[in-house]
Amino acid sequence: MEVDKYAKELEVAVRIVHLACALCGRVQDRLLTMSSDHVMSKDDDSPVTVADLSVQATISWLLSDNFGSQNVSIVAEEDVETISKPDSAGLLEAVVNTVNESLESASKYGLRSPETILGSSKVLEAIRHCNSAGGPTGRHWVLDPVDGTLGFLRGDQYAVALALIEDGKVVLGVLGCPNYPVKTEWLNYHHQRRQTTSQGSSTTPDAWGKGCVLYARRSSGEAWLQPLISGDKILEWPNCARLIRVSSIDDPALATRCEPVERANSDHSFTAGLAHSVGLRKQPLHVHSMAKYAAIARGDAEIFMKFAKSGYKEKIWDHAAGVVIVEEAGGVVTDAGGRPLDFSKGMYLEGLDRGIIVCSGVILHEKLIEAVYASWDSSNL
Ligand SMILES: Nc1ncnc2c1ncn2[C@@H]1O[C@H](COP(=O)(O)O)[C@@H](OP(=O)(O)O)[C@H]1O
Ligand SMILES: [Mg+2]
Repeated sequence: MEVDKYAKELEVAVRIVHLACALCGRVQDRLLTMSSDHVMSKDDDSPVTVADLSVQATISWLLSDNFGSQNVSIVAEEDVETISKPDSAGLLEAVVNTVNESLESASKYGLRSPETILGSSKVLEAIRHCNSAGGPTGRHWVLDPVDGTLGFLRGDQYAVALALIEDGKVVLGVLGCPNYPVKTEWLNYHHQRRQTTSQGSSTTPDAWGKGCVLYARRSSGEAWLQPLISGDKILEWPNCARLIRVSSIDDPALATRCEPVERANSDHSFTAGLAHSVGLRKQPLHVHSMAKYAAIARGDAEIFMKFAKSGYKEKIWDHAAGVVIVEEAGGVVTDAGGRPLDFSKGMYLEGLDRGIIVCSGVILHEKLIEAVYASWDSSNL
């Protein structure tokens, strides 16, 4: 790959994700400190917040501003219908205010603000612009504005995930993890952290202390981490970044695995069986969102497995950014049949074989794939 290929796209995407992390942090603080009615249920009953819609609108506006609206195709999680219903006027107003408040601070991130405040029709247009179906050809941005919305609502882990796909391949990924904690074990679902940490330390986002943005460009062999910027600091590109690398642990007895908090999202008893059969001994970390990919890329854990119920179709925005970052940090990501994930088929990971296995290295990965083959027929999946 040419050295400079995607350099501008990567820089803009990193700046945008920093801004989006700050937006989410402000909304999460408000949600946790005030009772707010600005959480709605989508048609599938999953929650959507001011942050999900505001991040999608803001990122859509900023990508169009940087690359030209007609050149920007975005495949993203939120649907404009959610906010166009008669009973969502309050949510729309909150989103419009949040988008404008964030875009006002764009220069801090080296980005441009709009010349005038965006009205509700412009905000709706920006959300609607993210309705691309993706596919095997051309460039498509892939966005999960708030991945792990349940974690977000609980004051726990969540992620802002932005990736670029070109001709079906993920060419760059940026993952913002605003609550990535100081101590790896704090990644565990925070109700447990509250019980295990002494002094009854605060569980507000400020107490996590180590929010970060991770990013990587395909075939560079490098993945990078930047701490979130705080106070009046201005985002410097790229000189506040440090290289990250996956863990070198390949002994299962020393390896740590992550899995979703929500049992409905992955079969915990099946993954516990796999873990036992390959000799994993440590307690798993239950982590909301793509912060699990971040944990593997940073070397804080070695394994992430996700086995959803049969019939559930994984979406590309839940994996694209995480996959390229883990791979460039030296890790391995495949489905349970050992094949790479296919991002060329539109919004779903079509053809995914059973589940997803993310490892820091090939030794652990091979053992897990063998274990899947040995135990699949007796699983309930
Ligand atoms: N029944 C299900 N099985 C598997 N994954 C599911 C699911 N329902 C929702 N998800 C996905 O799991 C993501 C959360 O991942 P995790 O459980 O690892 O935190 C959700 O992302 P959103 O929170 O962005 O909707 C959603 O896309
Ligand atoms: Mg998601």
